[in-house]
Amino acid sequence: MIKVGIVGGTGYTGVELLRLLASHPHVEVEAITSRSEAGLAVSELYPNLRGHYDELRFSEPDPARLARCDAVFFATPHGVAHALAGELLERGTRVIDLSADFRIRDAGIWADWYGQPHGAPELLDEAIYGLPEVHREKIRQSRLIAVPGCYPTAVQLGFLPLLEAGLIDPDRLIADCKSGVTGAGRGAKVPSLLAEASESMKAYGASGHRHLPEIRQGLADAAGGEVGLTFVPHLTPMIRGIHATLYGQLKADAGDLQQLFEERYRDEPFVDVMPVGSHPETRSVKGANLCRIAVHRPANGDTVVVLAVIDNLVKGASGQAIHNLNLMFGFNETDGLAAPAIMP
Ligand SMILES: NC(=O)C1=CN([C@@H]2O[C@H](COP(=O)(O)OP(=O)(O)OC[C@H]3O[C@@H](n4cnc5c(N)ncnc54)[C@H](OP(=O)(O)O)[C@@H]3O)[C@@H](O)[C@H]2O)C=CC1
Ligand SMILES: CC(=O)N[C@@H](CCC(=O)OP(=O)(O)O)C(=O)O
Repeated sequence: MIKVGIVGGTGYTGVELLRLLASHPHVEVEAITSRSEAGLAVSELYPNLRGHYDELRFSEPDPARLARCDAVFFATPHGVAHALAGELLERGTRVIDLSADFRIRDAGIWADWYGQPHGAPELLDEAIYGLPEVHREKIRQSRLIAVPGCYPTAVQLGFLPLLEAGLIDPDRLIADCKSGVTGAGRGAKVPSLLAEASESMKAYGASGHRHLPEIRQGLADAAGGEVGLTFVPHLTPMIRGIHATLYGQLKADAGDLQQLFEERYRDEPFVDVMPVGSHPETRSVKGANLCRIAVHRPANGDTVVVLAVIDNLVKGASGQAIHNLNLMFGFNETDGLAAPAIMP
């Protein structure tokens, strides 16, 4: 058994880590932090966890206690892992950060988009972007993982096969994405109120969202050069889920796109390429660490449309974080992550 800590245990990704780790055969949760709920039993705040973590209580973030863990997850707003990751790494604890702190390789670009100076630029060289479908071998050797964002996970998995094969124009990519409300976190905010978010839908960040540089960085790696991407996120009246509708302009002679996607993801346990003509639903991945993808070529024209769905809290955050942990510690990749989605 290894011991893990979770910083930011009261948030949605924190409780999702606990739910998934409850069925992990090799992990024991040693510490879970919350400044606002310190002292409270975890199962009192989250009754779904009663019977699983009855001895576990939230505690103040204490670096000495966290350093007794083999690995620590950061399920915190950006900036928190910058402050603590270096000390934990020095003391031999591996760090898996669910926030955006180490996702962008250029500290200046990070500072521009996040509106504050980068707090730990000296760690950027060793941080590995935790998208296992691209960086599996580097993740196995890493001490510091930047878990991809939710939109970036869906958009990159959808575009990767086409860009890697050089089949679409990298200058004209469009990602039209919809998210459930848990994507905004558990903190009280007016746009997340039932009366504001239900029975309505709206775009936001159309002229520039902080996930744009992260997605561009990953797609540029796949394409072997800069890409031009239009990314528009939308808030939709559902609790969990991301639906990405992706458009690319095919170059001549694109070949069999279904076969391309099936071959690219043949050995991936957490990507499901659906049969020709499918339209994946967000509810088909709810609670599961899975990206379901369908590829279409409307009217056999020169536009390819890729549909990719994930649960923002699982493949888009906590499930992907545990997949990274499994790779770093040599466990089976599916440990703790084998449960199917909840339907309806
Ligand atoms: N929600 C989602 O779908 C996704 C979220 N993420 C990322 O994961 C991270 C967590 O997201 P989410 O769970 O939604 O966030 P929440 O807002 O729901 O929870 C944040 C947690 O962090 C703790 N926290 C806040 N400030 C600090 C601090 N300064 N020091 C220590 N702990 C702090 C809070 O507890 P307390 O204040 O009591 O200490 C709380 O437990 C974010 O960076 C987010 O961008 C990534 C992918 C998807
Ligand atoms: C609906 C909503 O507000 N979504 C969030 C993104 C989800 C998230 O938490 O961002 P990371 O994946 O970078 O951590 C947003 O648009 O900022």
